[in-house]
Amino acid sequence: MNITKIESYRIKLPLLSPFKTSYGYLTHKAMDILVVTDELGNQGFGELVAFEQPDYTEETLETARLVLVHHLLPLVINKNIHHPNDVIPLFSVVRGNWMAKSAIETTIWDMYAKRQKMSFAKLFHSQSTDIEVGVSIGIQKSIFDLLAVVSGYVDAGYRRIKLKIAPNQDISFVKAVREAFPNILLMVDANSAYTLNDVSIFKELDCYELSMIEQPFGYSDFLEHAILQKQIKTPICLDENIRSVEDVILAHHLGSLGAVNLKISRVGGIFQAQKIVDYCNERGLMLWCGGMFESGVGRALNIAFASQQGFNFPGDISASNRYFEEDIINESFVLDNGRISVPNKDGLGVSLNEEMLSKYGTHHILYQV
Ligand SMILES: O=C(O)CCC(=O)c1ccccc1C(=O)O
Ligand SMILES: [Mg+2]
Repeated sequence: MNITKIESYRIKLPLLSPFKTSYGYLTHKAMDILVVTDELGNQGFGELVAFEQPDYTEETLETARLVLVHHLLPLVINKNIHHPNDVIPLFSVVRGNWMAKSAIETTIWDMYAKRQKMSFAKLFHSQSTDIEVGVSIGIQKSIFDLLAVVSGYVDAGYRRIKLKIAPNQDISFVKAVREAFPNILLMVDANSAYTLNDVSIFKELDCYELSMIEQPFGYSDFLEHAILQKQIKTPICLDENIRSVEDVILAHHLGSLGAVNLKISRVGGIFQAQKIVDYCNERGLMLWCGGMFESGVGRALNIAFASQQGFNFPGDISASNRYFEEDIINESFVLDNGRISVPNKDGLGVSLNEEMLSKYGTHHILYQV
């Protein structure tokens, strides 16, 4: 495959409703959409999913864009890439910067799949034509508001509810939701808002039949999570601190890997994410696909990737209408009985909507032969 053109669209989409976490408040989601063209005219699409603020992990959209243009693109331009798995080894001289690497690698995967005339579902040996999905709910102003929001999503059919929590907005919220919905799959995500001084809070949360507690402690901590796991029965799910299969192995050996929230972008692309899927699958570990408020491009990838063997819990992959009024693809992902269909056209199986791209973004040519 020879790359003949690389373009990006810098997009910013308003969220249908603002999203509050333990660390911030999001009203819009910005992302860059990459388009890579090969010598035959095949076009791959991919998404740079980093947030504008470095408050989830270290990367921001701007830092990732700089690394991508100055350090990563020169490593793939004029290289004869036979398979997308060749891309990540080319990046070995660049440390970290996982989301920047993932953006290019996944775009080249789409271009490759289209050359091969294969869907991602087929490339990933998908197990089913649709997947069970969940929804992640931001911190609400009151218990009354939270119950109304949860009720809406339960009625819509979502198979698992995740509540964001923060100190003082935790036990009473969980208790109210559990009492109102005794049988739903329920979990919480703290986004690193607690420390070991808060063990008593987790011992209380341990009484509400939660499927898991996501990332209670530091975004790069392993030890404290292991210490907490010894004291509670609810599995701890790791998100922020998992950047590679080595991190998964470390957490597993320390005893803090109750479950993994896998985001392809956070671990540097499909090549690395697949290693994590294989590790978890071989050991029967709990694994599910996380989300980054992706546009339809990143969402299509998550849906196809999560349809393979090894994913065994509904992820943060919601329908298009949970996030944005308008998206930048022509297709839309709809919830049907708690499930979303896996695209079956070549590659990601989605097409860009030119009108939406120009309404919500700007076009940039990054490279052309
Ligand atoms: O629905 C989604 O796309 C993900 C929702 C979510 O929980 C999240 C959203 C933004 C940043 C971090 C997280 C997270 O998983 O911690
Ligand atoms: Mg999380």
